[in-house]
Amino acid sequence: MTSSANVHCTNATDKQISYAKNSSLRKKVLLKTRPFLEDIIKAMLSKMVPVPCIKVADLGCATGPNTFFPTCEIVDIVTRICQEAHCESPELQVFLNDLPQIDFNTVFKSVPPFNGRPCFIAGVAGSFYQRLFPTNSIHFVHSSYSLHWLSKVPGEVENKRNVYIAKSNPPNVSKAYFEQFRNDFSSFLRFRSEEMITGGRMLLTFVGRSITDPTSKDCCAIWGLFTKSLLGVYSQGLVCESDVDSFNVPYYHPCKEEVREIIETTFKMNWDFEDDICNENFVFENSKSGRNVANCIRAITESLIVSHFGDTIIDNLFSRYAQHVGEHLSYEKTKMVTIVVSITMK
Ligand SMILES: C[S@@+](CC[C@H](N)C(=O)[O-])C[C@H]1O[C@@H](n2cnc3c(N)ncnc32)[C@H](O)[C@@H]1O
Repeated sequence: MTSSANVHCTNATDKQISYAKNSSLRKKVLLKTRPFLEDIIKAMLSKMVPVPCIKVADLGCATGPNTFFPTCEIVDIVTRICQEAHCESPELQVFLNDLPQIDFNTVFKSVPPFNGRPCFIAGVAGSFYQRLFPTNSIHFVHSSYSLHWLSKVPGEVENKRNVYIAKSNPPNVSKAYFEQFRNDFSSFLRFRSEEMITGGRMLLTFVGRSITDPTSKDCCAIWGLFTKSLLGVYSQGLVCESDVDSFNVPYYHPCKEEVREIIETTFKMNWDFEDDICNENFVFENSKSGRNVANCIRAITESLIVSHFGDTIIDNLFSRYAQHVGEHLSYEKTKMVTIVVSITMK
């Protein structure tokens, strides 16, 4: 199998099911986190020595209608706070980061005018699980709906007939997924701590789970139905057994206790972790949204699936998946939990 770190990125705008057209849920999440964004920027500016330029990083920006949404919000918030304080707005330099496979040309072609305010955009291609910026250079880090993607599938997971954690797996599968998340998230935090200035802030939003049990239906159902769809394609003889057994998604839904523990262990000494992890629930409940959910998952996983199975099964797999999700939603609501974390560099 190709390394998932190299193949996982959202579908480009020219794809039949593009991320650009299937990112409305992410927009809702961004709108819900706006008050956090405002409070954090206000707190950061109030404690910071005035600087001519504030440097911002948006990690996992993707290509689509949401790419510039956080940047526009940040520009508006900084401008308004400065107007209210009767001081001059600093210039903003915003680094948009994602994996090198995304279409950065489309991103650069769609830079908005920011109402004439001074905001300079740069693209930074690379994994956020590595160093991306010079030491002590960034004031504010934002990342939305990206950190639940692992750098790779955890090694040695014995979940042959499942693509993710499931009740039927041996317990070491969920442990291996958590360990991979712990490694990845600690690396992310460590590298950002090197790159950020003292007093800098981070706002991180990602998919999580509300229940401590990692095999709970709330977080595993979406991949359980995907597994069912893949096994349907397998029963038609369209994919081979060893490919099905070796396919796993590099994804993890942490609970807030796990996130808190990793942050506290990583930053025992030099970070101040604000106690404001919160949960926002989005509930899928309309059976007609089976197609919408399938399209959302397709827009973010197609490259991963094609690299493992080839592209001939994609339509078949996702029409099965839409049907399974639709049936599931007609008798059961599925909650999606979002974890919001705010961290200050001491
Ligand atoms: C679901 S999209 C979220 C996009 C956008 N931030 C939003 O809120 O709508 C997740 C993005 O994270 C990117 N991503 C995943 N793993 C990454 C990594 N290790 N480094 C940088 N970007 C990554 C993917 O390529 C994808 O564009």
